Amino acid sequence: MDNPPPPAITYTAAGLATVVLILLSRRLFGRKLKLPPGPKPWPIIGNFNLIGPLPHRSLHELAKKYGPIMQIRFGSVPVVIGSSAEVAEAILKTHDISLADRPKIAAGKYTTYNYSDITWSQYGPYWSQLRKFCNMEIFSPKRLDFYQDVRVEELHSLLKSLYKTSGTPFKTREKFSDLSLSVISRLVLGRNYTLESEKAKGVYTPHEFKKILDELFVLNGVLEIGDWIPWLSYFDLQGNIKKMKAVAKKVDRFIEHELEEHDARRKGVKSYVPKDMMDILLQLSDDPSLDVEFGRTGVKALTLDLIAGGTESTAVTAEWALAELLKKPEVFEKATEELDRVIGRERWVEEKDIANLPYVTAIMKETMRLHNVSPLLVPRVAREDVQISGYDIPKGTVVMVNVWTIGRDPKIWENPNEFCPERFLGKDIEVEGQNFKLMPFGAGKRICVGYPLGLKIIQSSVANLLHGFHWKLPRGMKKEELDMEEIFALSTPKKNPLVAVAEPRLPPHLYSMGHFVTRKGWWDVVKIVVDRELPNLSLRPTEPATTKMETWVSYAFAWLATVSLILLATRLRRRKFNRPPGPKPWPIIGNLNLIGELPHRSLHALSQKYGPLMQVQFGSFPVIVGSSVEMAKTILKTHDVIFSGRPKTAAGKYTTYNYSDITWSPYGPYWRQARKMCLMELFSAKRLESYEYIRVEELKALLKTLHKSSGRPINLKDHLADVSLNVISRMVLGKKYTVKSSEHEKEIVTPEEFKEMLDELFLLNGVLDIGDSIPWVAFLDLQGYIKRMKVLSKKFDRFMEHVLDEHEARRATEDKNWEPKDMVDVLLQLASDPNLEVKLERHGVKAFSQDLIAGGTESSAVTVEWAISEILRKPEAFFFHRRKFRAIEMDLCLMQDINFSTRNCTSIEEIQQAENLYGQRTEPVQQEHKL
Ligand code: HEM
Repeated sequence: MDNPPPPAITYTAAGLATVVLILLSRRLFGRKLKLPPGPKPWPIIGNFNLIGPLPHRSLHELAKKYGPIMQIRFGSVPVVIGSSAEVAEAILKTHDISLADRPKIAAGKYTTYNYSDITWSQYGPYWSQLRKFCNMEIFSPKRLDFYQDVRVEELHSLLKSLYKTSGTPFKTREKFSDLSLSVISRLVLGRNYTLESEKAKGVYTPHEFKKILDELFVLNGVLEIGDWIPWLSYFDLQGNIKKMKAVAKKVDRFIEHELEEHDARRKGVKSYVPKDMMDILLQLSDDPSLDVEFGRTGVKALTLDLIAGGTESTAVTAEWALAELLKKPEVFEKATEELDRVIGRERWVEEKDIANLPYVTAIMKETMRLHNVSPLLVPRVAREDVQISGYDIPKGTVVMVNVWTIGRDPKIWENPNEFCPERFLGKDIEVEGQNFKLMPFGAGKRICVGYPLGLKIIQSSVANLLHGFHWKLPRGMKKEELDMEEIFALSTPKKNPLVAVAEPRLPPHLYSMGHFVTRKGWWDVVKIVVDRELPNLSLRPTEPATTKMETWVSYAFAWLATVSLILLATRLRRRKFNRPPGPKPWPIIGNLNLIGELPHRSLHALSQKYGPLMQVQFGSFPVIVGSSVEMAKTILKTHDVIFSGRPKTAAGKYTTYNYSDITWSPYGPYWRQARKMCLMELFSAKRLESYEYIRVEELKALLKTLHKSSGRPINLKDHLADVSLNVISRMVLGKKYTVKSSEHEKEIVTPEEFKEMLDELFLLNGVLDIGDSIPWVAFLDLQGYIKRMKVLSKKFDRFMEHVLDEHEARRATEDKNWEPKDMVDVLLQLASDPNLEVKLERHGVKAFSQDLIAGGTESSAVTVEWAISEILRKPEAFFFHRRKFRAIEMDLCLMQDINFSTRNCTSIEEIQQAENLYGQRTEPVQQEHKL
């Protein structure tokens, strides 16, 4: 028989007992916890009433009362705040892993793809994998080195644009964030998102894009009530969640567009070489062996993290540094004294110089001490119960470190509120998270992942801003009036943006050419200043019209003033320079009178007198000549980038499509792209291998010709030149132009004409055109070279146009079956790629192709000709080596039998001995072979 069901009263009694038990156990358990001290919380709001608009300052005040570890409540969430270096060490080092989660806040949910980025994802395998990518792939020292040029270029474009403001007040942060955004967007997305010229390629204009980012930064910094009183989040009382959703949509549209472009670029390309960080992330997301799936969302979230994390923080730090220096001009003076002493006024500061600039480095540390971009770091959450300083921190507690307070702790810093870089001199306090007194990038597992890049940008930009400009406050403003108030957002910037005036303190040519050209002649300086000044003199539409006469008068005055200024500046500069020794130059011609037909020999003779580093003057241009291994190393390695420009010669202008080839193009994005194309596309190991058959065929043809002329004297150079020309033109143009084509084929050039054109090209690219050295006589074309260059360039252009047309016709005919067969094909394909960083125009394709033919033809033929000439002068060496080549074959035989190796032979006699032994063993075989 079934038992009757228990009466309802039994249920009620059991329920009550359970509740009582739970409450009792909670009380008992609760009693045992020793929580850090802190203010009594209000129901619902907790201690929000004590937190003002600058939470780090409110918490700083509370810490004075409750001590270096305290607990408050944000709504219903317990929050522990560490406010001393010791407690920070306990949180970020001792209990690092136990406290490595992040709170689940609305910004993480709505703006970073549901916590899929690094900043807001929980500690665990997914986060570890993202960090590993960053450390090993994105911010590895090798990759950072690789991208140094991008940083240098963008920094120089900032310095150049500041030069243009010269004397006019401007908002500093806007300029500085352009620098960080352009560096980061080029590294991450492969394009500069601050340039108006990029407008057409993206979904937003640079202005719109910056506005979206600003909105994102603000929303990631707000104190959202729903994060701390979760049941209120539904009401979205501050309207933040609505804004987050809207901005997330805009951001997603932008990133999706970038992803599609990157996908299209990679599609179908075997062994695609990643060109930027998004490429790397996409490649990683395809990797099936990853521990945790990464996916498209991961790529998007991480891309956003890199852009958002990297942009504001560096700009804000640079702005604070300048604001502090404007308040303390004596610090600025000390910094510039150091910069003048270590760097001098003839160049910019390079990244590698920072180690030699302790005072400038101290300024950066002092700025970061007082103006940490993240005064409370990014909040963490306890993953398990821990104890710090004898207090319990239960699992789930939010934990923060107030680095703003630590940076002002009088026990650590003397006169903590004073900006005093000297406090760091001679002290071993670094910023990379090892020292808990100074942690601008945080510390422990969650330390800023981009700090190696951030540090580089901030150091070199601040150093160059100080080196390149005198900074002043706008006229009429006193330093005492400069406020130092901040706002609490993602990066704690100055409340009122700093407006300052920058006045150049280095010679003008450095601003115009940046690091591309080091020292220029006065002619260039005239050009630079005139280029810069004349447009300013032109009439603005709003101004009343002036007569042509007046305009010309102002031009003339501008010229005169500019020339006088330059002459004066040159005189002053000359007095300061410690130039290398060299012969005294004549007016106008400089030292051209000392340069004979073989300039290298003339310079060799001069270097015997003036040493391994000397200065001569070609017309009005100073020319430095290095003539020893050490000097070569200094020029080509130590200062490689500085000396990477090319002079603007007539040959470059007239024979290479106005410097559009690799040889004469100025060092910069166009040239770098050209080099990259060569390394990755044109001369990649795979492509060279695919052309091996051409080399073999042409070499065999040469041997056959030589065999035919056996015993008769020949002009070896012509034969050798034919081989290189054939090989190169088959590889580059797809066919050789040194043999007569069939009767029916219409020739664009005869073999003779083709060779003549090349000879003329080599000659004109090697001549010393007087106009290059004395620009104002260039128009006279005294040697007639420029006329010849122009004629030649016409002929070449006709030829190249024909070649390009032929290639394009084949491509059109073969349509989908088309495959690149030669280098012109590859170049045309690259030129049609819309994703190229710098557009490769048709004249660029022609210039490159011409470069490849010219560069590859003469040099190899000349080298072989020299080798044969030397051999003919010293036949014994030739015979010794020829016999030694044969010895490889002999070795195979002798080593087995008598353990004798010809590798040790050092004389003809020993080789002879080996040959005898070999002969005894292989006579019958050799005879057979001879027959
Ligand atoms: C002056 C430059 C920079 C400063 C001062 C700075 C500062 C910080 C700070 C204080 C944190 C929080 C660390 C913590 O919670 O303990 C952080 C995190 C982070 N930063 Fe930076 N940062 C800078 C540059 C960059 C750059 C250039 C990038 C990327 C391109 C970047 C990406 C990140 C990311 C992704 C995180 C989250 C790390 C994690 O939660 O695991 N930061 N940064």
